[in-house]
Amino acid sequence: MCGHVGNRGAYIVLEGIDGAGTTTHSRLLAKNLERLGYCTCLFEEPSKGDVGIVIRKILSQGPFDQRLLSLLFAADRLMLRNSIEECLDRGCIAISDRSWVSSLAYQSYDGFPGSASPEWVYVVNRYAMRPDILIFLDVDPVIAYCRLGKRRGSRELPERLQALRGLARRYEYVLELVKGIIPLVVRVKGSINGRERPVESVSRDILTVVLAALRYWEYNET
Ligand SMILES: Nc1ncnc2c1ncn2[C@@H]1O[C@H](COP(=O)(O)OP(=O)(O)OP(=O)(O)O)[C@@H](O)[C@H]1O
Ligand SMILES: Cc1cn([C@H]2C[C@H](O)[C@@H](COP(=O)(O)O)O2)c(=O)[nH]c1=O
Repeated sequence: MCGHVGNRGAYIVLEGIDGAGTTTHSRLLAKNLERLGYCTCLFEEPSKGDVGIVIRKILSQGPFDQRLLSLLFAADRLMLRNSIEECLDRGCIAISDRSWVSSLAYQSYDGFPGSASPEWVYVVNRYAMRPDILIFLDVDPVIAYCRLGKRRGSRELPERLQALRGLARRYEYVLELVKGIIPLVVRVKGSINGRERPVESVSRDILTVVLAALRYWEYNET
């Protein structure tokens, strides 16, 4: 059985600051849905394609002009569009680790050089796929900071923690903007009162929300 929103699949994106768990939970969501009989396709931004490789190289070299990054990310995701549409046309669930909402948050954050206005970032992503569901992983920036330090073995970088806090604030603003555009925007707590929640608990919450939405849409399609 392929899960589907009516005769078309659903496009689900995971968003959050660095270290929030978007990679972990996009993969877990795909695995859990497959286990329930849904077919899924997993995407990530930046992609593993040519433009995504260029983006990752730029990101690894330190701060960069966000206006230029906006255009590169927009090109990278526009090149993914056909693959996502093919997935949906098969009645499968497309799950993406990040989306144009990341561009709205990151490229408009004034803590980075050459930050762009959210309006302009939105315009250059005019033809990107609109998600059906956005899952925002709400994690305390200190927890995300510690995770990034452990994972990348990097030394303490106070400016990184400051950036994570700024991005978290940026996301709060951006989520209000996209609520009128994306049918379902859901906040899932990745930490509570400064303590991280177990991966299993977070993953269960995400699956519960997604299944409820899919079944609601399927019911209203039939
Ligand atoms: N709920 C959780 N509890 C404990 N560890 C977690 C949890 N979620 C994710 N992690 C761990 O935190 C680290 C970062 O997770 P992940 O790579 O998914 O973050 P991310 O949002 O994709 O970060 P980035 O955007 O920088 O890649 C990983 O080592 C992952 O195993
Ligand atoms: C899609 C997108 C991503 N970014 C940033 C967010 C992260 O810092 C990196 C991607 O790293 P990950 O470990 O693969 O999540 O890129 C961005 O600035 N703008 C975007 O549109």
